[in-house]
Amino acid sequence: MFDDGKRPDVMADILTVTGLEKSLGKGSERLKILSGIEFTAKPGEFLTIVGPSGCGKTTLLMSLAGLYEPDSGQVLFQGHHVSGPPEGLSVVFQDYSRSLLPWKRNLQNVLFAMRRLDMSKAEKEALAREMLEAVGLIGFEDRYPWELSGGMQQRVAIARALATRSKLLLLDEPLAAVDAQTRADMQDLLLRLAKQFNKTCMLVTHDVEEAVYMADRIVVLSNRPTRVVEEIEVPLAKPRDHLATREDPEFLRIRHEVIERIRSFKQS
Ligand SMILES: Nc1ncnc2c1ncn2[C@@H]1O[C@H](COP(=O)(O)OP(=O)(O)OP(=O)(O)O)[C@@H](O)[C@H]1O
Repeated sequence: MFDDGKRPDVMADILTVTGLEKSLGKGSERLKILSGIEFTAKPGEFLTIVGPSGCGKTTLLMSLAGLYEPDSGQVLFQGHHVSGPPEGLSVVFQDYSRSLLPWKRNLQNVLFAMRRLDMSKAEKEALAREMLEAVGLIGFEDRYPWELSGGMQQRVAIARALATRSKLLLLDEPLAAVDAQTRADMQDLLLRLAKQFNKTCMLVTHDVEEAVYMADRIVVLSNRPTRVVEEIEVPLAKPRDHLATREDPEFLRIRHEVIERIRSFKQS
């Protein structure tokens, strides 16, 4: 029993989205993008978001991050109404070359994102180095982002998101611009880091295989104006493995189901 007689809310949702509507553009160009989006995320869950091209995946992520104000509906993050970028939530974008500050060395890029944390300078630096180590970039702290490969730059961006101690990471196609082998390695890195640091993640991707490989649950969106049409649990064992997982009949079944669902929208 607890003092207030309530059960501990250990599995309370970290994110609750209800009736989210958003239009973009002006006058006759105005388009309805989000149409009554509803879903939740539990702490530590890895969600992937898929849908037809241009359906509104980025618009959804921007709305969750408090970068777009919804026309109606609401986003609750850790029980609080989101009305601007909340603390405890980080976004990793596809375009790492624009998200890192080119005039700052990698360590300084991470520290810059941590500037509002209530920690001493020495503590911040220790945490920044720990996160660069977690993404395999120890030895590159004093290099500039442009001295690194694309995959390495994206790892700096991930280290930065981790170092802010955010509970929720919104990942907007973060691996779309890296080569196939790097992409597979980074998928495993992201899964490992999410578990190690107990992060809740929402990853937008165009790649259905990636969506299945990474997810605990896949959120499938419809054509624009988009809504959630299906949520598919992915009960595949973790840690996942690029050979074994992708050959698992359950993986193939889910992949098939997602592709069919998205294809049905292209034809409608
Ligand atoms: N600022 C804006 N003003 C007007 N329309 C916009 C704006 N931003 C996006 N759109 C339109 O909204 C729709 C959804 O865009 P969004 O980028 O959210 O989709 P997406 O699913 O992420 O796209 P993609 O599959 O290409 O990554 C698109 O038709 C896009 O042209």
